[in-house]
Amino acid sequence: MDSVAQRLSAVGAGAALELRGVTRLFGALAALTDITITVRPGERRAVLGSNGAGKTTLFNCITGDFPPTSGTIRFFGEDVTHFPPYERIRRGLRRTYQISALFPGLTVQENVYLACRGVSRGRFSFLRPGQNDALMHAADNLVQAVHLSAVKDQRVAELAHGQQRQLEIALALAGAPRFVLFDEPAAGLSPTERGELVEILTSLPDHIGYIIIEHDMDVALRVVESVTMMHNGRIFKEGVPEEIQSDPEVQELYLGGGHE
Ligand SMILES: Nc1ncnc2c1ncn2[C@@H]1O[C@H](COP(=O)(O)OP(=O)(O)OP(=O)(O)O)[C@@H](O)[C@H]1O
Repeated sequence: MDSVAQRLSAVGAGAALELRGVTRLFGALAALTDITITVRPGERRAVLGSNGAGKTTLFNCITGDFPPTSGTIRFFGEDVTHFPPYERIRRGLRRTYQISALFPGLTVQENVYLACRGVSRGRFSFLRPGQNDALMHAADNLVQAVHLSAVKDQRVAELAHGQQRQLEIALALAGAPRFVLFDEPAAGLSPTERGELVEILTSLPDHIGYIIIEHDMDVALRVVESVTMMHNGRIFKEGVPEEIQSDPEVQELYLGGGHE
């Protein structure tokens, strides 16, 4: 058994995420048509496709920001199609956004601490004795996981762009997620920062699965074991990274002007 198969079999059977016949209309425009995808617990998958392919809409359907017009979405076996976003967050689903949602005047550590506190049960009440220590400890671990320990007391506004994106990953990991949707985490990163991102994503705990939308195919294919290619709101191709990379139709779509 290879290392990916070993990791997935250790995480558990069943499906983390199951989309069946998901369609999303915006007026007359079909942003998604009949999308059926199954992602196993712990699986890491890239969703690739040209501008307007439907990638962000797919994320919005999964998170509940824009529910599907038809079709069903199950999260760890539970039908969450009509659940509001916070109910999905409670069940362990997280996402990052292309636009930053950080507090620039606070430090790295404070941002992560607030995210941990926000998803903990005590957020509407005074902290129970000992809970604050646990949250501080969780925040420390997350800061370390995204390689920001050296700048943990710096204000976010003073960080480099790449460090801010790393911090966004830490915020998405607050509160024990089971599955994360990463929306173009490599956007605007330098080659060195991209390398750091690859290391962070590939070092996440085994049980955390994710879908990554990424225009940088090189980054995307290094951090996943499966790929879904989308085109015009439909699934165009699925496979392992090596298959996708060497597929002539994919190459034509990417290199022949179908991609930015
Ligand atoms: N809120 C909306 N209202 C109307 N049309 C929308 C809305 N959101 C997306 N669309 C349309 O749905 C289609 C798919 O858009 P989507 O943003 O999901 O694509 P994408 O693959 O994420 O593209 P990009 O790579 O440019 O982010 C596009 O034609 C877009 O204009």
